[in-house]
Amino acid sequence: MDAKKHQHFMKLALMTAQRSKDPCTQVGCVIVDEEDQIVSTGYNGFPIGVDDDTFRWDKEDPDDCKHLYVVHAEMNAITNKRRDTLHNCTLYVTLFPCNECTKLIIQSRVKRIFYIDDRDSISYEVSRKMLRFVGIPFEKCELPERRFEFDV
Ligand SMILES: O=c1ccn([C@H]2C[C@H](O)[C@@H](COP(=O)(O)O)O2)c(=O)[nH]1
Ligand SMILES: [Zn+2]
Repeated sequence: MDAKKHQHFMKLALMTAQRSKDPCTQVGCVIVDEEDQIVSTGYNGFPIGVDDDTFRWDKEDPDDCKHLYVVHAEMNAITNKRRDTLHNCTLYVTLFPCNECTKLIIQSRVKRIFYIDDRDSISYEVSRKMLRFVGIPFEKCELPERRFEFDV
């Protein structure tokens, strides 16, 4: 029963990811409270007013690439939250949180994390290390069907 619920919120995270303009990796995040109410959503995008014509999504030039400008999906979801605290909330994200997002997630008092994709770099290793240390469980969400098509 719970597996179905987690899949439902993860599908919403996948749908949210489709709003991202990142040509390489679209990430979506949905945060849900103890009563299964959605309290926030977010996707990776440039900050408000930082337009895509001036700031580019490519990553060829390390001194002027998207990574310097983009707000991560989790950061947007945490910033956009519709209540004072995320204490005891569950965070669904399509890509495992990087170390910067993980620090923010821990500070927000999120209770647990579900994700789909993962990466091997040091940033993600550090995330896992911090989450294990503070006791925030994280679990891969298995989706029986990864192909979803929505008009967003
Ligand atoms: O925790 C995370 C980590 C990454 N993202 C976003 C940031 C970027 O827009 C992409 C990653 O781009 P790559 O070209 O695949 O490195 O994912 C995020 O939202 N949350
Ligand atoms: Zn991040």
